[in-house]
Amino acid sequence: MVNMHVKERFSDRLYEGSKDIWEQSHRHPFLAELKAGTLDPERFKYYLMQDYVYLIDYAKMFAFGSIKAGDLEMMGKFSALCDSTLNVEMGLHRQYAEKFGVTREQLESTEPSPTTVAYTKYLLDVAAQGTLAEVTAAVLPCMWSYREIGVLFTQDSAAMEHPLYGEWIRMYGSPEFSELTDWCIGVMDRLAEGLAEPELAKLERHFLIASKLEYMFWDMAYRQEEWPV
Ligand SMILES: Cc1ncc(CO)c(N)n1
Repeated sequence: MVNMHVKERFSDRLYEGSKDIWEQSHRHPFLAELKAGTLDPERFKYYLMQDYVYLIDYAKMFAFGSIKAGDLEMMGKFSALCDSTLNVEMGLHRQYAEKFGVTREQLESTEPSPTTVAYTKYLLDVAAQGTLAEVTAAVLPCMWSYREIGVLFTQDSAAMEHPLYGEWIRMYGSPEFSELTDWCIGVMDRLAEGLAEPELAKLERHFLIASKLEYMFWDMAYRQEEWPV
């Protein structure tokens, strides 16, 4: 009986624990309409601008990963993730912004919404106080859930070829993005090896909270959330 659990990867446990939340994200009107190509571009523009400032802090999470890495290989990988966030992922946001007539200055000075603040400051708090395993657990839902969305949506050729949203879908559905995600999942499994249950439960909590914040981020964008006062 005891051995039954030995083979289970920690990442499987994380996935199982957050699957329902991820599925609710997939069904959320923001993503359902994005996939169908019917999403109001104004909602997407709002999302892009919030996501841009989100990604600045998200890139810092990888920089923290680099600082906390135990060896040079891991340090290099985290710094590559930081670089690809700043220069590949945010590069696409800059391209989209141009299409919407939003300048780089406007993009960078986007005022973070309440949900964006909650999400990014949660992440940075984990980075400031937590271990490398905690940093990895907190950023993993971001990459992994986007990979899942990207792969799912690229199976729909109309979605993938959509004039406005196709490029976004193709980036998150790309083999390059998938490879980075798999690397992160592998790191999570390695870092979780040998940890005691309370420590694993803490990692699972970060993963779950980040998954909920991912859902909230889609919802925030759909509502084009503003500060109430
Ligand atoms: C909110 C959010 N989570 C994850 C990703 C994927 O990197 C992103 N661009 N934005």
